[in-house]
Amino acid sequence: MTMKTFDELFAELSEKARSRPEGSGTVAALDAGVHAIGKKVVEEAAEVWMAAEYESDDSAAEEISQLLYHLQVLMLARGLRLEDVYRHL
Ligand SMILES: N=c1c2ncn([C@@H]3O[C@H](COP(=O)(O)OP(=O)(O)OP(=O)(O)O)[C@@H](O)[C@H]3O)c2ncn1[C@@H]1O[C@H](COP(=O)(O)O)[C@@H](O)[C@H]1O
Repeated sequence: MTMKTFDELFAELSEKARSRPEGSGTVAALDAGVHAIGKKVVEEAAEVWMAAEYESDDSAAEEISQLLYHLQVLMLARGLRLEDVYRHL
């Protein structure tokens, strides 16, 4: 199974934002803008909550991965870098 880390995903999405490949959902989300991405973050956060409370470990983990993805897209839409967030951790 191929796996990627948070930082590796961010690097991949940054490259997609730069090169804008055809058919990229990330590029479409970035074009939709911060308002639309923000709504997606809230929706995914709710799904994380419900999965954590009522679903399997694997379902909860999957929903969490989707939330992390949408948070990264929001960071890119705002021009934030990983360090901008990490310095608050
Ligand atoms: N990790 C993700 C990822 N997680 C979640 N998502 C998106 O989030 C959606 C999940 O939302 P839901 O489960 O709520 O499903 P949904 O509501 O039916 O989805 P939509 O109707 O909103 O499309 C998926 O449809 C994807 O569009 C992701 N999209 C992309 N990635 C990774 O990002 C990279 C770049 O992807 P592209 O930009 O599409 O090339 C690739 O490595 C992908 O694996």
